[in-house]
Amino acid sequence: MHVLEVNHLKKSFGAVQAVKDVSFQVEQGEVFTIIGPNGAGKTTTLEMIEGLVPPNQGEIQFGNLNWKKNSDDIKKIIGVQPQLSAMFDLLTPSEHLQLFASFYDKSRHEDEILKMVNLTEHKDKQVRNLSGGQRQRLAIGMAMVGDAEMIFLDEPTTGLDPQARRNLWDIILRLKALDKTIILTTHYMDEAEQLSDRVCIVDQGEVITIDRPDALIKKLTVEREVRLAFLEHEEAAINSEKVLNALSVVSHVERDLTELKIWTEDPEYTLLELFNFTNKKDYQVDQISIREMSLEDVFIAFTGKEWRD
Ligand SMILES: Nc1ncnc2c1ncn2[C@@H]1O[C@H](COP(=O)(O)OP(=O)(O)OP(=O)(O)O)[C@@H](O)[C@H]1O
Repeated sequence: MHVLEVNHLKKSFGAVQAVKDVSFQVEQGEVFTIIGPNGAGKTTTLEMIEGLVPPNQGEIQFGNLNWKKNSDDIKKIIGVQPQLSAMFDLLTPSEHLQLFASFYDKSRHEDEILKMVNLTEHKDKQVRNLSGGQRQRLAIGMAMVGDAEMIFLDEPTTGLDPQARRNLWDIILRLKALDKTIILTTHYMDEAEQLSDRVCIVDQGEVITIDRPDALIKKLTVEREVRLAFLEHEEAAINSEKVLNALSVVSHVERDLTELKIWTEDPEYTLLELFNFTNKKDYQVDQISIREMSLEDVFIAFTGKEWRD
């Protein structure tokens, strides 16, 4: 069932067309990630859906509810991670959660949220004394106070160190385990790949493609690049190249002295055949790697542009 459907959203700020045409549907319980480079229109899209910025055109439906007729009902089912600037430096995480809880008829218990976002031991520190990662965790906690079914997180890990990012990923996965629907924006490809059920790649205000990360990568190519190097001098590589070229699954092979790059539809079969041969000949393979395709490759394939964070 679609819990959110947006159709042909458009938004301009003066001459800047921040969002030109964005449509997608989100299913109950999924992590749906909007990913794109800086200025792609992610935040503007999210803010239109959250009811903070009015679209110039397009429709936003939360099931049967829409902002024009049902704004009070929508506010009860969505949780929005506040901007860090909306926090009070002199208040503690506990006080922030209590303040936010007072806005709702029904709220989750403060202790439960603190535990979920790993802030129990910091609950009485003033926000100005928290690290960047701890503040982001508090922001996610604040989005959870009303026990919303759908949680919006706008670039929750931007600017955090790798460990703090991973902590946030764990929290997002815990929310998913509670069957919450999570709509996330990021410009980190690895994050989108790790967390998302589906990703929506946007660039210059338009949707480029939407699918599961693995499906997008698979669509890109059926071939994988395998690299290996031999310990011996060139003979091992030259003879192996001949064997590899005779395999139907191998489309081509490049050799640079003792190193081979192999493009194959079936890396496992290719390596089995190769190792049969190298064993017989007693050639020593030194290094081997199979290059993983990533969402970054998907972005480059769809836009023809390099990905930059
Ligand atoms: N209030 C505003 N007034 C004028 N221009 C704006 C406003 N908000 C956004 N823009 C412009 O709209 C475009 C899209 O911005 P948006 O913040 O939605 O992108 P984004 O994908 O979230 O980028 P980032 O990853 O840098 O946050 C940008 O060119 C931005 O400068």
